[in-house]
Amino acid sequence: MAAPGEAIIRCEGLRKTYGSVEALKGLNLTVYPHSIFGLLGPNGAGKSTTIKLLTRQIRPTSGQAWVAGASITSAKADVRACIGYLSEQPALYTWMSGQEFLDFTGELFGLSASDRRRRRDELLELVGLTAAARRRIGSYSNGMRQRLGIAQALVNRPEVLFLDEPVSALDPIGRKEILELFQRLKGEATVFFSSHVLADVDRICDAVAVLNHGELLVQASITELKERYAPPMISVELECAAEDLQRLLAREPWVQHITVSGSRATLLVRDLATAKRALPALLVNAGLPLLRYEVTQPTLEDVFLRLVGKEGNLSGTGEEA
Ligand SMILES: Nc1ncnc2c1ncn2[C@@H]1O[C@H](COP(=O)(O)OP(=O)(O)OP(=O)(O)O)[C@@H](O)[C@H]1O
Repeated sequence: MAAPGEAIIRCEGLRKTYGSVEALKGLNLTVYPHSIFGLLGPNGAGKSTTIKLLTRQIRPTSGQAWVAGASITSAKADVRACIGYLSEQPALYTWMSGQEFLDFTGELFGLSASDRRRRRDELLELVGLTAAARRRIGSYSNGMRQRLGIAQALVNRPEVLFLDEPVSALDPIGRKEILELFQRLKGEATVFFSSHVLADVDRICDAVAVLNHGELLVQASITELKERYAPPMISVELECAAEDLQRLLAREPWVQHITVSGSRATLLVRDLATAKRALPALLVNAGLPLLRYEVTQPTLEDVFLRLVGKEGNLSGTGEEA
């Protein structure tokens, strides 16, 4: 159990090679208790490898990590007793009912019959499956299966819940349900999940790490990430060509970059407050007629495109996932 203020997950130089493939190249990571942590990166970045290492399914080639105070390579303290895990493609016994499946999982964790019943009913309620508890899993929708998968990962009251791509295969309603569930879990457990769906991560994560080609590009809170990598932009549309505006703004210290296309200009600004005051005055003084003015806040997708470049196949909305 992590002491207050201490990391619940810490990785130091964690490395994994599969033959000649270096899947993880010395990862350093810190996750604090009761946070929702998103592990992001394009295909092949090393996300599943990280989760498999932290859940002791595979062993590191070198380096070390601790989860809830236990080393992932320790022979004495097995971290699996205090974590929950849901794989990318969870294998559920489709002939069982949801209730039977949770009962079975409880038995694997050594719970007594009465504890199993209590925990099973609590979890069915938590994930919104009470009404479908006696139905065969084979008749569940993808969203229901995913919620049952999360319930089975919570049977042992884990301190950390690891989920590999838990929302990627779901439609917007299914994703919303799962994300709301993560928020409800925050009081009980740390949620560590990997995802390609940037809009979802943006909405619920406290902090994120971005991997690319097995390397950590950045670890930060969502706010820090946006401030650091995606400064706000101002888009303007004039009644005339925007080239004059480009010339006028070239000397302004609050302008970081300006792109012009016909009558439109997009400004990347260093200081939004100054820009908001100075730009309208500058347009008026120069007699440039304004049609449209908009301040755009960066999305997590903007940050990604900047960090991993266009070769990464991360998505902004997840609608296409
Ligand atoms: N068992 C394995 N044997 C050989 N190479 C592997 C194995 N597992 C993963 N890799 C390779 O390690 C790298 C990282 O894979 P990993 O599955 O961790 O990435 P990922 O970020 O989870 O990708 P995805 O989003 O596609 O699931 C990839 O190049 C992958 O091909």
